[in-house]
Formats: sequence, structure tokens, C-alpha cells
Amino acid sequence: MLHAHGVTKRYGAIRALDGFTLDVAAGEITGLVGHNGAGKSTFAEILTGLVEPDAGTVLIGGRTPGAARGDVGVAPQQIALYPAATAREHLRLFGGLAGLRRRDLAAASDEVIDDLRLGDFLDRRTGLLSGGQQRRVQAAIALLHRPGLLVMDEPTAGADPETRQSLLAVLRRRAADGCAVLYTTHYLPELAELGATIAVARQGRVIARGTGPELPGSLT
Ligand SMILES: Nc1ncnc2c1ncn2[C@@H]1O[C@H](COP(=O)(O)OP(=O)(O)OP(=O)(O)O)[C@@H](O)[C@H]1O
Repeated sequence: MLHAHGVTKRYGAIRALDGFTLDVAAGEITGLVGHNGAGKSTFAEILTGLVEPDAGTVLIGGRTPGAARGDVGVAPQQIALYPAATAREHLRLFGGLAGLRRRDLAAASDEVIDDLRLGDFLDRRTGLLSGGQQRRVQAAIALLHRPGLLVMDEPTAGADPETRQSLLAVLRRRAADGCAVLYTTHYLPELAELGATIAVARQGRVIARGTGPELPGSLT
């Protein structure tokens, strides 16, 4: 589903990505781990189609990230919500932008509201929500249109254990339905819970790939 080969991205003298290569199959959850500054978020941004790589190949279901945008769901590391709008309004807006028709949008919204337990604060402005509640709204937006590729960039940062459990559970279900999931985290036990394969990034490239037990502890 996701094929990236030899991707480079420079910011001035900084090589954020330096020959980054990674494949994620449909139905696979890949945990992307690595030190701060290893290039994880830069790669996630390229998958949104908003940041262009300098060189290399990135294909999502055989299409460029720009062309595949409707089939990608992204939960960025930085909270990116409209503080004056409610969670319900966010679902309506992003579902509409993803092309969901009214009835499909209602069903899809009900599903993510239930999966991520948004019901208690659905009609409050997101700017007034706690950090963990905002994370749940952001994850719901990523999941809403049932994309073929989910890009979750540290989605459980600041989340309480119950929120973390509900998010991990819904990601496992989506993967079982054939979704490819790229999941960045600094918290390795989550990857074991997800049954994820692991990619270790360092200095802008993937230096190791495998399941948890296959990788030497010092790498992760
Ligand atoms: N827009 C930008 N302008 C300049 N430098 C950038 C930009 N985005 C990223 N970088 C730099 O690129 C490198 C990779 O950053 P990136 O955010 O991708 O790392 P990361 O692995 O996601 O780190 P973290 O674990 O801290 O989230 C860093 O040195 C960062 O400072």
C-alpha cells in the first residue's frame, strides 16, 4: 500500500530525510521509532502530500501522495483543530471534504464517536477540551473516511490509559480490515500491543526493519 524508496528532504544544511526507504503492506501496522530529529514527522508530512520530497519515490496505492490524498488519514503530531468549532462540527467539515455523503457521514461519524468515546464532549468547542480529548477528536478525523493508509504521528501523546486502549483497539480493527497503518511513537510497548512490525529511523533513513523480537534492543 505504501512504497517509499530513497526519499530525501533537506532544510538548508539539515538532511531531514537522507535515503529513507520503507514499505507498509495493506493490513500491516508499522511502528516507526527513532530518536528526536530522526525524520519520522518529516516522512509523515510527505505522506500528506503537503510537503514535497527533494528526491526519491513515494507511492500510496500506486499513486503520488498528492493524488492519493483522499485515501490517506492523518493524525499529525501537533494538535491541528479549529478551537472555536466543536468535535461534531469537525467531523461534519472533514467528512464533507473527504467526499462523504450525508448518510455515509452520519454512519461514519457514529462509528468513530463510539470507537473513540467522543460522546461526552461532542458539542463543546475543541479549544476548551483537554489535551487527551483533543487527541481523540484528531484521531477520529483521521479515521472518519476509512482511508486505505492511516498515518498516526504520536497519537497517544498525553492520552490517558483508557484513551490509549480505545485508540489501539480501533487501529487493530482497521488493520484487520486491510488498512495500512504507519504509527510513530517513542513508547515501544504500544507497538507490541498493536502487533506492529517496527522500522527504526536514524539520521533520515530506516536502519532496521522487523518484528520486535528480531531487532536488537539497542536499535529501538
Ligand atoms: N520545516 C522544517 N524546517 C527546518 N528544519 C526542519 C523542518 N522540519 C523538520 N526539520 C528538521 O529535520 C530534522 C528531522 O525532524 P523530524 O521532525 O522529522 O524528526 P522526528 O523524528 O519526527 O523527531 P521527534 O521524535 O522529535 O518528533 C530535524 O533536525 C528537524 O529540526
